[in-house]
Formats: sequence, structure tokens, C-alpha cells
Amino acid sequence: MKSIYPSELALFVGGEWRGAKGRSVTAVINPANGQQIGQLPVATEADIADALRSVAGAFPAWSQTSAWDRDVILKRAAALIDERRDTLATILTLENGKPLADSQGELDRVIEAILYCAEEGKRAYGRVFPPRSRLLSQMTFKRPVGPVAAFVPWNFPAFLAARKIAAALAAGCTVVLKPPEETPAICIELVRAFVDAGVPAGALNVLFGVPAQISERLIASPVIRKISFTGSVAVGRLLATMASQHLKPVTMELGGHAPVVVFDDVDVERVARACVGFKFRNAGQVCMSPSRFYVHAGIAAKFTECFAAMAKSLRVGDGMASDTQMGPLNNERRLRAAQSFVEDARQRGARIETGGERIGREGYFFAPTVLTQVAESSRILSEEPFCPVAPIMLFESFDEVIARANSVNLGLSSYAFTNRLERAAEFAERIEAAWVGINNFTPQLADVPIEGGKDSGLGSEGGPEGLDAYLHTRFVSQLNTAV
Ligand SMILES: NC(=O)C1=CN([C@@H]2O[C@H](COP(=O)(O)OP(=O)(O)OC[C@H]3O[C@@H](n4cnc5c(N)ncnc54)[C@H](O)[C@@H]3O)[C@@H](O)[C@H]2O)C=CC1
Ligand SMILES: O=Cc1ccc(S(=O)(=O)O)cc1
Repeated sequence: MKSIYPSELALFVGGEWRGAKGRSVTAVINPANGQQIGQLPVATEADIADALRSVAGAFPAWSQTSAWDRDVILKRAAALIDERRDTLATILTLENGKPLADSQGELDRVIEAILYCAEEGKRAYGRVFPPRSRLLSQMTFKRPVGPVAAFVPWNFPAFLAARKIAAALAAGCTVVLKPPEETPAICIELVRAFVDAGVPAGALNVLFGVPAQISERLIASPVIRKISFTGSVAVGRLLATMASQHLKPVTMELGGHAPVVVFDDVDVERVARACVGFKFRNAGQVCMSPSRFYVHAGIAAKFTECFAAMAKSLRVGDGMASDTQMGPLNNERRLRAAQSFVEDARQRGARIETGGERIGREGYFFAPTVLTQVAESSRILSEEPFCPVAPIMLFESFDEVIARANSVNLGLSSYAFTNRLERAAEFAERIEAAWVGINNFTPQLADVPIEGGKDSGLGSEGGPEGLDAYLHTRFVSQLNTAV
């Protein structure tokens, strides 16, 4: 049977697909079985230089295309993605590992993000000022900032690439995209949809290869006027430092380590079910993932029992199987990280309620894991876990739990479960996080900005703010009389 996975993976530069011929290659692995499914060409110095030339060359025409015409092209891209969704979802599952239904869900959010940005691009309004004299018009315009370098990780490659591409293109910017080498084909297919929809040659380019080489060349180039990155704090810090040396604006969406505070006035089983669902989504490889569970001492035993039983019953397997609820980790680094977090916590006295081990010898499967009696010094309580390991801790008082929840240097998302209004309001006020879920878990939304606090990021993605990040304000003072 012919595989749906593309037989050739390619860079895209100046409107031309550039395959492996004459380039070195890197392997793409199916995380469900560890087998190679593709060979990805590595960009050469010449490819990077050509991408810079082409993104600069395409900028004048694309930035002067009206927002209404750009809207039509972007909406056509969204429609093509919808038409091709079954193929795209399969490709995403084969290279990322997530269950097919989750890949379909990610594509829904891709489409929503593109449609939102297409519309929002038409609202890049300026302002008119009361003039300093009768014959003057004084106003500001929003102008696209220039060619953009966008870097996307492997955990939600379709959604994160689509949001960056759509916001930049809708604002009138041209783009060089550096997708993840782990999940290249889904990004290639997204780009194909934009190109088939009418995005002109050079306006959207794709480079794969050695990430540090590509980012250094792009950020240092005078062509690139804006950098957008999603990934780890360590790499984000590196890229932001380089960008600051060239005085270039950045948008950084980095890690999270979300506390979940469960008070003693809730339906314990119901809350445990919601927590298990969101914690093990994408095998815990989500920056918004709930990753530190603080449960009131009065309900902790019952909560832990329910949570561990539900975690244990999750069907873990190949994302291509229709009954799979949790797929493998995406790569060997995450598998080793999961093993190391559990081992570190165990050595410091933690109890493994369920899981704790790799499943099988093929692929990167790790059992949904629940830890209790976790020492505060354990690495899993300060480093972003990004794996299916859930530490459950007890608390006694509100002030104590807020202090513990705020003790890490990440401030992306946070969650609390309570039926007392004043507790909910106090939590939302005192928690140090950009995103607060009270009695529910909500993934990011196209029309809502998220701006990570502390080390979790710089600038916003999503909402009008997400587009504004690709715009620059120009002031014009015009004398309306002959001179
Ligand atoms: N915010 C998020 O959604 C993500 C957070 N992470 C965090 O990063 C940790 C490590 O995961 P990794 O995949 O090893 O993360 P990483 O930060 O090393 O890689 C993430 C992405 O950045 C790219 N990258 C790496 N070095 C780069 C460089 N010098 N220049 C440009 N791009 C570069 C990679 O190709 C990848 O696509 C995870 O445990 C998690 O904490 C990882 C992926 C996504
Ligand atoms: O930055 C990574 C990222 C952002 C959002 C989401 S989701 O909204 O929770 O799906 C996942 C990853």
C-alpha cells in the first residue's frame, strides 16, 4: 500500500521546491515505531542566501497588496487545508505521534487561526489626530514591519506554523519559516496550501537544516526585520540575545509549568477526570499543560486515587489506531527526559502511583505517570516536564499554595478548581501567569492574545496584538495646500 507520507521532502525558496539532490540529509522518524519515514534536505549557505534574497524581493509587492486581496488569498488557503485535512492529519500523526483525532483537532485550529488573521489584517487601522493647524492632516498608518524569520517547534507544528505565517502575511510581511526537523512534512503541506491559494513566489520560504546556522544567518541579516520563535526558554534566550544585538523586535513563546490548584469544595472525581484529559493531551508535550497538581490535603487521597486510576486506564498506542488516547513522545530526547524526571524524583523519595516507565522497546512510548510525596527539590517541580508525568502535592492554606504555585520562573498558564467565587477571584488576581483557567481548561484561541510572563515569553501571539507584532506605526503630517 502506498504511504500517505510524502516521498520527497523539500525546502521552498523563491517559489521553487529544492529537494535532497546535492544536499546532505537528515532522517525523519515515526515516533510510534522508531522507523525512518523520510529524508529531509539540509539547507546550504547558498539556500539561506537565496531565501534572504527572495523574501526581500517579494516584500514590496506583497506589502502593497491590499489587505482585502490578502484576505481572499488567506481564506483560500484555509479552504484548501480543509479540503486536504484527512491527508494532512495522517501526515501529522505519522511524524508527531499524536492520535489522529487530535491531529484533526489541530487542523480545526489551523483553519480558525488563518481565518481570524485574514479578517484582522483588514483592521490594521491608523489614527487621525486633531491637526496643529487648519490645513494640516496628521495621522498614523500601520505598515508591515518587513520580512520575518519564524521558528516553529514539533509539538503543534501545524497550529504554531499557521498562526505565525497567517499573522505575518495578513499584516503584509513576507516570511522565511524554519519548521521543526522532527515534523517537516506537515509544515511543507501547509506552505503548499498557501502557495496554491496564491501567495506569490518569494513571499513564503521554507528552510530546514542546522537550526543554529539558519537562525544565526537570518537574525544577523539586514533583510530580516522581525523574529518570532516558539520553543524552549534556553533557545529563546539565545535568539532574543542575538536579535537585541541587531535591534530587532522579537516575539517569544517559550515554556510553561502550569500549577493546578484543587480546593476542597469540588466534585473530586469530576475534576480529576478534567485534569487527566488535559494533562496527558499530546503526551504532556504542551506549553500550556497542567504540570504541578496542588490538591487540598482534605481531598488529596481521593483525588490521587481517581487521577491515578484514570491515568492508568488511558489507551496508549500508535496514533494511527482509532482507539488510541495517548500516542508516543515525539522524540528520543523527550523519552530520556521523562525517564530522568521520574528517576530524580524517585531518588528524592517520591512514590510512583502508576506508570514510571517506558512502554515497549519500539517507538518512544512512556506510560502515563503519577507521582506523590514529591520533594520540593525534585527537578520536575522547577523544570518544564513536557512529558506525561504528573506530580501531585498536598497543601493546607490559600497563601501557602499561591506562594508555591508562584515559585517557578515561568508564567504561562495556571488553573484552579473551586466552587467559591471569592477563592476563584483571589486566585486569578494573585497567580503569576498569563492564562488563568477557573474550573476549566482552554487551549489557546485565535482571537485571544497570550503573552507569557516571567521567562515564558516576550510579546503576544493571537488576537489583534498578535498581528500588531508584525506592524510598525508611521506618522504622516501633510499640508493640504500648494507650497
Ligand atoms: N513552548 C513550546 O511549545 C515548546 C517548548 N519546548 C521546550 O523545549 C524543551 C526541549 O525541547 P526541544 O525540542 O529539545 O527544544 P528546543 O528549544 O531545543 O527546540 C525547539 C525548536 O527550536 C529549534 N531550535 C533549536 N535550537 C535552535 C537554534 N539555535 N536556532 C533556531 N531554532 C532552534 C528546534 O529545531 C525546534 O524546532 C522541551 O522540554 C520544552 O520544555 C519545546 C518545544 C515547544
Ligand atoms: O506554544 C505552544 C503551544 C501553544 C498553544 C498550545 S494549545 O493551545 O494548548 O494547543 C499548544 C502549544
